[in-house]
Amino acid sequence: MPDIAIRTESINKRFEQVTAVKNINITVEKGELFGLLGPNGAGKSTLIGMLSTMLRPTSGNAEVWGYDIRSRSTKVRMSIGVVFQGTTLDQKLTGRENLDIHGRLYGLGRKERHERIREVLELVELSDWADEVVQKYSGGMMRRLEIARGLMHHPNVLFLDEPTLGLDPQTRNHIWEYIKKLNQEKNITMVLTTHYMEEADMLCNRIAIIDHGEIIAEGTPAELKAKLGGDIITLNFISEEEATKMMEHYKQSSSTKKITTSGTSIRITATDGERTIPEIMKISTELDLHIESVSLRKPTLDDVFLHHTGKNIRYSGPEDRKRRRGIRRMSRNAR
Ligand SMILES: Nc1ncnc2c1ncn2[C@@H]1O[C@H](COP(=O)(O)OP(=O)(O)OP(=O)(O)O)[C@@H](O)[C@H]1O
Repeated sequence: MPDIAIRTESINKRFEQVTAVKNINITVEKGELFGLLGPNGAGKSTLIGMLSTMLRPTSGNAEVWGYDIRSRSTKVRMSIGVVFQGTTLDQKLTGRENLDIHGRLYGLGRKERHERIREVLELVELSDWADEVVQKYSGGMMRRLEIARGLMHHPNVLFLDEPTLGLDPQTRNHIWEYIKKLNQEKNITMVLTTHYMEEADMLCNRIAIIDHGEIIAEGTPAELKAKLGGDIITLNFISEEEATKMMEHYKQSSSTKKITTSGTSIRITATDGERTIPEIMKISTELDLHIESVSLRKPTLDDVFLHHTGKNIRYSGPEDRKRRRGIRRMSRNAR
């Protein structure tokens, strides 16, 4: 058994005009729940496509479960499970039949398939729905069935591409529970892509933030947030003039240099937010400035993204468009 689940070496993917993945080096330890967090079009699916051997790298290479993705692709495929962004279930078949086909494709014998279908359905709590056609399932149930299918052949590594895309918050929480359970209780190494920062924060032991095909930060969510240097205070003034005045004054009087303005608001990063607010109030009274509102919060991964890129993680278009693009694009470009 390898010590490392995944190791990439300057892996690169170019599509005609676009370099989707630029010389990425990442290492995923065995048993980790590793997240690739980034906005739409950042290169997450392309990276997963290469690691799951559906796309050939333009340059560079990677090993998955100790196997070279270029020369040992069959071994890689036997070691991994993939849950794609868009659904690839056969809607007209039952849950059990969908799982059975997958088991056959992976060469599982009849008895083994039967046993494994029972196990994976139990794991995602769909045993009672096994013999219903998939078109009767809710979105969350389909996702759970897809996760079960990805696990049919006992993979060591499971790739989940945007596992909760388009699901409502309650269903999303449910899926998070299954993902955590599989990682912790079954010790399956997982790599998930997401553009939901709460998802990366809640689930992942470690994350790599990706933008324009490059890793811009990597670490545990706590480490990444701690690097920002403290709490985030946002002040709103009645005018831009007052906000600028406060910023200039505060910069001179305080050792905190992490202060930015945007229109009538100011953002201050301070190691001890609770103590900084009275300090700010005192300055505003002395300068006769009018603060409309103050908020204090702990940094989020969005702040980390903002810090490194100067922009927020946002959707580039309707989520439905992403879903439709899903697997079709992957298979079109395979090899
Ligand atoms: N088959 C393709 N042909 C041309 N360009 C592509 C192709 N696949 C992806 N791209 C481009 O590569 C870049 C990375 O896309 P990718 O799908 O990997 O990003 P992503 O982070 O997974 O975002 P999303 O979740 O929206 O798919 C984008 O600019 C995208 O338009």
